[in-house]
Order: sequence, then C-alpha cells, then structure tokens
Amino acid sequence: MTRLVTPDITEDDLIESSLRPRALDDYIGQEKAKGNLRVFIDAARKRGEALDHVLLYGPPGLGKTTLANIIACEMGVNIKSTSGPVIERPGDLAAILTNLEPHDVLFIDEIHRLSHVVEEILYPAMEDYQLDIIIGQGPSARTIKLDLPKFTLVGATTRAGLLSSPLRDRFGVISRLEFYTDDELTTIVTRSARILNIGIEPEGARELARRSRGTPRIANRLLRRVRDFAQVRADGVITATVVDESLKLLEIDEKGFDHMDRTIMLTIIDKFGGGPVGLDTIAAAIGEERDTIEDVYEPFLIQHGFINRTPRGRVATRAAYEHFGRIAPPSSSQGNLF
Ligand SMILES: Nc1ncnc2c1ncn2[C@@H]1O[C@H](COP(=O)(O)OP(=O)(O)OP(=O)(O)O)[C@@H](O)[C@H]1O
Ligand SMILES: [Mg+2]
Repeated sequence: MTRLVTPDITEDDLIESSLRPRALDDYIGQEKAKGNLRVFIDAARKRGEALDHVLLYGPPGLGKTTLANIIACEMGVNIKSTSGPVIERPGDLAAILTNLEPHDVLFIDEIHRLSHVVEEILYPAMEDYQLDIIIGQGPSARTIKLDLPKFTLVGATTRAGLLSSPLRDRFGVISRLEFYTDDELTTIVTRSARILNIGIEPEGARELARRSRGTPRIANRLLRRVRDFAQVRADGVITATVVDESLKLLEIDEKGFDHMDRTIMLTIIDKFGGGPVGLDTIAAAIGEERDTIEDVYEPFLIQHGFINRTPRGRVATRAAYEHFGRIAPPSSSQGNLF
C-alpha cells in the first residue's frame, strides 16, 4: 500500500501539475532561496548571460522540481528535464548537452545518482562549456573537444551530502529548501483549493496545513482526500472538523504522523529503550529500507525534535515519549535536555 503521507510522488499527484506555481512570486515560502535566486536571475538577465548553475537540495515534496521550472520561466528559456539514474552512459548526457539552446536550463533530478563516468563528462561541461569526447579505441583513440552552448544546470537532490565534492563545487548557487511553516502551508492549501474549486474554511485550511508535515505535496494530497470526505459527509465544504474526522479515518494523527512514523518512534522507544540505536537496526526491525527512512521519514521527525541523530544512533526525544503519552526515562540522554 502506498503511504498517504509519503512525500514521494504518487499517481494521484499527477494532477498536481495544475497546482504548480509558474512564477517566482507565486512560489510561497522559501524566502531565502527565493531571495537569492531573484538576485542572480536579475543579474544574469541584465548581463544577457546564462544563469550560474544551481543546486537545490532538501527532502522530497518541498518544491525542487517546481523551482527548477520557475527558474527557466523567469529566465525566459527552455527547460530540459532528466534524472540521474536515467542517464546511463556518457553518450546519453552528450546527446542532451549538444541539443541545448544557449541559456537553456538542464534540470537533473536525483543528481546524486549520476554514475561516475557520466559525472566526469559534466565537469568540463559545467566549467568551460566543453565536451570531451573520446573517439575510437585503443592506441588510435583520441579526444576531441566540442563547444557547448552556455547553459544552466539545475540539479536537485534530497541529500547534498551524497554529492561528490568536485560536482558540488561546480555549482555557483546552492540553495537548501526548508520545511514550510503552518502559515505558508495554509496559504498553499488555500491557493490549491481555489484552483481545484474546492470549498474550504480558513480553519479547515489551517488544520490541514498543520497535519501536512511541512510539505506542500502532502498538503495538496490531503486536500484532495479530505475533499472526497467533505463531499460525502459535509455538503462539500472542508471545515476543521471535517479535516479532523477524515484524517482520523486515514490514521493520520494530530501531528500529521502516520502509521510508519509512529512505528519508527515506538520501535526506538519500546524495542531499544529509547536509543541510541543504529539506522540499520531500525530498518531491519520495521522492514523498511534504510535510505527511505533517512530520506523520507526521518528529516521531519528530526527537524521537529522527535528523534535526535547522535554518533551512536537515533534517540527518541522527550517530545516523542510525550506524543505517545509515555514518560521519558530520567537518566537518558534523550536530547532536548541540554
Ligand atoms: N513554494 C510552493 N508554493 C506552492 N506550491 C508548492 C510549492 N512548492 C511545492 N509546491 C507544490 O508541491 C508539489 C510538489 O513539489 P515538487 O514536485 O516541486 O517537489 P520536489 O521537491 O521536486 O519533490 P521530489 O524531491 O519528490 O522531486 C508541487 O506540485 C506544487 O504543487
Ligand atoms: Mg521533484
């Protein structure tokens, strides 16, 4: 079963494209990233140059793809989108690069998953707008250099730490996307409801925002689910009560945690005495991939102080104990204490 609050893209998110803001001014929140980009975009446009390469990183569903598209739109250029795992051979990347128009945006999602050989093609391309191609094999092999149009690489990744440093160093702009505040998500929910023609009361929007784990993709998805519920039970208008009742049925609690979040926290608390416990051990105990826990579930729990990351493993904090109505062991180094 796919998880309702997964920040990853699911099938019913495909209608999401209608909800994607197209201009920087419609992109809610992320003031720091937006502020920086606005300056760089204006400067590049004034000079009639391509925008410097941009790296966007942050947990899934926070708007990296959306922002990449907005960058192209604001620069008034085309965007070509691909992703790390799709570019298998150097030739694949060469073909993409040689087909770019001057100043175009090349968006590479999951850029941390590029293979080494492909990555090495990218270095001179990013730095000198040149492509080194090897022709022939063995002793007669030779390298030829091809000039590329000046382009902007926009890379997205959930974890900048997985990027090799030579690659990371070649980005002129590096922006981290943050979880959204409840206010920002309320604005996003209200905007989406207007676009999708869904009736929602301000308190309904706020309640939905509060339960969306700081993530617009989740907020938009919950909005559609709650709409179904409102149509059947409440004359189609989403109120705070409708949100509360429908999310209860969907087993999403008042903090926006679902079954998996609760399982992770309760596993640390009950099976491992509150931690510290290694991520691999947690993964084995709950039957979930380590990377999925690290990329998808854990960032929000850590950011909101329910789990701490320590050198010896994950620790459940006092807030986690309290969330489940438990009492944190007094002797523990449960974080939040210092
Ligand atoms: N700042 C924002 N304002 C309004 N809506 C937003 C914003 N950011 C994201 N969204 C909405 O959230 C959805 C998910 O965003 P997006 O696909 O850009 O996330 P992502 O960071 O690329 O995720 P992934 O890491 O899974 O690729 C978008 O379709 C858009 O509707
Ligand atoms: Mg994306």
